[in-house]
Amino acid sequence: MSYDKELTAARKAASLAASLCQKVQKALLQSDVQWKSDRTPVTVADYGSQAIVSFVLERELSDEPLSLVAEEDTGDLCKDSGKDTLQRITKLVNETIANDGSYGACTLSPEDVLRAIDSGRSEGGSFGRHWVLDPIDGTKGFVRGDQYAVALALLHNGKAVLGVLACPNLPLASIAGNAPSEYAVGCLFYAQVGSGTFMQSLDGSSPVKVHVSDIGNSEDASFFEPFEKAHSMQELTSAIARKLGVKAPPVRIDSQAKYGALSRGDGEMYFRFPRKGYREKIWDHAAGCIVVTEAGGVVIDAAGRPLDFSKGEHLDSDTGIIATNRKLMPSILKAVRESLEEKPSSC
Ligand SMILES: Nc1ncnc2c1ncn2[C@@H]1O[C@H](COP(=O)(O)OS(=O)(=O)O)[C@@H](OP(=O)(O)O)[C@H]1O
Ligand SMILES: [Mg+2]
Ligand SMILES: [Mg+2]
Ligand SMILES: [Mg+2]
Repeated sequence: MSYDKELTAARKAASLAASLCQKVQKALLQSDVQWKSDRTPVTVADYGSQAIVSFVLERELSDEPLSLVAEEDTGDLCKDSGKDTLQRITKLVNETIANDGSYGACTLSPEDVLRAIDSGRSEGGSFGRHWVLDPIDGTKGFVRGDQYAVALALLHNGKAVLGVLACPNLPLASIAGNAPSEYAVGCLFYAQVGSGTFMQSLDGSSPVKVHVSDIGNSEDASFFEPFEKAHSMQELTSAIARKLGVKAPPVRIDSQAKYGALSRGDGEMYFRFPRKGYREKIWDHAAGCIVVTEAGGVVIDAAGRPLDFSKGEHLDSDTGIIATNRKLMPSILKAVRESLEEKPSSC
């Protein structure tokens, strides 16, 4: 089955959402950053990006009702204290639609924007088609001025069949070795099941097919991990790296930009080990997972199982997530198992 039409719509949606985010990141005011009840940040760009993606998918794929599982909801925007924020989001969304120019004189009201954001309340599951969206993955990185991604995937009967990652701050050239890049930034990665992974610049260069690194000796390999210490146990990942004989220091960047960088061979491994009790969300991995697997890589949990996106908004994964190439996977799994056995149980 081909998902060409859906992929075209998803690329447009993620690109427009990225242009909205870029505008906000340039002029980010502290008043545009709010804190959710789980003490994580959310900005006008997270909401605006979700509204734009939902709007574009509805318009481009109008023959099928939209089922969208997405991170944000309108709870805080519907309170009296959210009215100014909603006005700013509505302005941003309308400016993005007007700049794109393909939807005529279409203007959304604040109520339309609320409806667009809340169309992301589907629960997903193992039947039918569900879009999965992280409107800004890596909001902490976005607020710092660092890496972030707009991450959009389509699930069909519980499997990711396409994925798009817009990474506005990721250099177009390799970031291997943490080298500061003088090259232009702004990458769009996209993959459809069975068709490989491609990367182009966000401003529309011709796509190139990308492939994961084929390094098979872990001593020559490098690894990505979350920038935020709170998101992954860095003591554990350095123990795993030591067992593998890895010489290079970890490359710590925010968001699913890590999956994008891995898919084009900037590094060989991505280790993510959240602390006990944290439950991973499907929107943090679905797009990145298909981008890496279609580029020839593997994404599994610490028990060696493929990620299961069919159980609703949470991933039912064991302990941690590992992405790498096929040659390195067996030795990594062995090092992970040994390191987990040696880890103090308080972690
Ligand atoms: N405690 C904890 N443990 C693990 N993961 C967490 C935790 N808290 C949040 N999150 C999720 O991490 C998402 C950000 O992605 P990364 O962790 O790869 O980026 S970062 O380098 O740490 O910024 C981030 O996604 P966004 O909320 O979309 O930014 C969260 O879903
Ligand atoms: Mg996220
Ligand atoms: Mg997010
Ligand atoms: Mg968030």
